Amino acid sequence: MSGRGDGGLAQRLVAVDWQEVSDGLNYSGCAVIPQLLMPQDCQALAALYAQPEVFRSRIVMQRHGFGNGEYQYFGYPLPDLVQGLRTSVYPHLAPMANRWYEQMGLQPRFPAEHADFVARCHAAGQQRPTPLLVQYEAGDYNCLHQDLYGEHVFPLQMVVLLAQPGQDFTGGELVLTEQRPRMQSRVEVLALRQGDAAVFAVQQRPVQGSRGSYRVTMRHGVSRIRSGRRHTLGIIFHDAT
Ligand SMILES: O=C(O)CCC(=O)C(=O)O
Ligand SMILES: [Fe+2]
Repeated sequence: MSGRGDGGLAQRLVAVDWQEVSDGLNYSGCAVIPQLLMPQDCQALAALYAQPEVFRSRIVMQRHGFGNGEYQYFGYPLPDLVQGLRTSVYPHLAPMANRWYEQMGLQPRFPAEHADFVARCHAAGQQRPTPLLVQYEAGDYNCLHQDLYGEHVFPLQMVVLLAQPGQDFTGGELVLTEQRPRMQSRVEVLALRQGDAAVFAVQQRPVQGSRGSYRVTMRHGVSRIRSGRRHTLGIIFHDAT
């Protein structure tokens, strides 16, 4: 993971079809980037979970009613690959975020580079890093939620599945719900493979209706892990208070 720098990642990012990601986000509020990380990167990242010095805090989900399982927030400086992913994916998502905000009539506009957006978060007191590693064991789950950590919100986030479904764990699907005004909710289940990244709306997204656009509210969670152990990397682009 570290020896190679992020050369491999840079190459894989060039191969991503960002138009397809944008189309998926506009159509359903989520998109999958297949095989963003190699299996060895996934394993190396999952192995970091056992190194507490890499993290700033550990959350046991059942203590907060968030579900069952645990996660740790990385501390600054982030591991190379996590920092690399956060800064190199952001510039592709910022134009999509800006289009959404324009359609929703919301004010903030997102700068082209992640460093400038993070500087905005830090100036507002959101200074703690939010990228995280999640670890679930059999029986664990993650309740539907939104990852909001203060006034500044980047409206898209990413999850990378580090474990191999069927091999390392069964069950444990990433689930997204979309709450539409005066309508019943819609769900999307993302069957990720190891190394796949899911990009999805943090909180709200615009939907084009016959009479202009309206906002829907999104939440995400993880269904119960039936067996084994599941690790994911979460990349949230805003920092926390
Ligand atoms: O484990 C997952 O698939 C989702 C974790 C999560 O909620 C997040 O990264 O924000
Ligand atoms: Fe989350």
